[in-house]
Amino acid sequence: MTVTAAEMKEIERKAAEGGLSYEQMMENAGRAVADFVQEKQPVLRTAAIFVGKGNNGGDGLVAARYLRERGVRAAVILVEGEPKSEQARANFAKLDEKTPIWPIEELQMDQINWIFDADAAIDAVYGTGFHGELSDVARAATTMLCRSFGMVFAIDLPSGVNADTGELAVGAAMADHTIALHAEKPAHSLAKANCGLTHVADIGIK
Ligand SMILES: NC(=O)C1=CN([C@@H]2O[C@H](COP(=O)(O)OP(=O)(O)OC[C@H]3O[C@@H](n4cnc5c(N)ncnc54)[C@H](O)[C@@H]3O)[C@@H](O)[C@H]2O)[C@@H](O)CC1
Ligand SMILES: [K+]
Repeated sequence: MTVTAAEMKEIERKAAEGGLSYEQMMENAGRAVADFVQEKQPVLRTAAIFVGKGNNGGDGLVAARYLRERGVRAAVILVEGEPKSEQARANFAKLDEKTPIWPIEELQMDQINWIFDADAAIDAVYGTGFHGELSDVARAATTMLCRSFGMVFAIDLPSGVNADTGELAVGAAMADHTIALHAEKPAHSLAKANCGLTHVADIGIK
């Protein structure tokens, strides 16, 4: 089954009506990402998570929390400042106080090297909400993801890929693995080179 971004929104709305809260969907999504990253990268000591302002970023923050609870040294790189969506903000507040939180514009050389060397780099900048072109800071994030020595995972979609058309913004992220939430979107087959291997994760929607 392939669903467009609008269809996915409708599926989530119906699931919420049926009693599965948006909060729970994000929790399930982030946990599924943490599970998947640990499965694919068994030597997972460090993880760099690039987080945008919306719900895709929220999924990344949940994944960061799970990974840290499991002993992985996960750092959050804020690409567009602090999260703006309600669910993402709630999950930002749930990070343990020792989580490194690094605004991308303020990264120091030692932090940049730490990010490049991380066992996994996770793209949680944009998902189905993305359209158009990447800003300079977002491109800084996708460039770092592309240059990472570790395995690169994209949550739902690589940032800079249009979910419905597969159209690529200049500098769109390239992932080794993309974790499609609930169902594949058209871009998973239209932009295969950027998505790498796509895996569909269950986020609790029946
Ligand atoms: N509650 C929900 O709706 C759920 C959403 N989920 C996640 O949420 C994602 C969708 O979240 P959002 O709709 O918040 O959107 P995204 O998190 O994909 O993007 C964030 C925001 O960026 C803005 N944007 C779009 N193009 C841009 C550009 N070129 N430059 C700068 N900003 C741009 C949009 O206004 C968008 O709202 C999914 O891909 C999935 O990862 C999952 O957590 C499951 C539950
Ligand atoms: K993403």
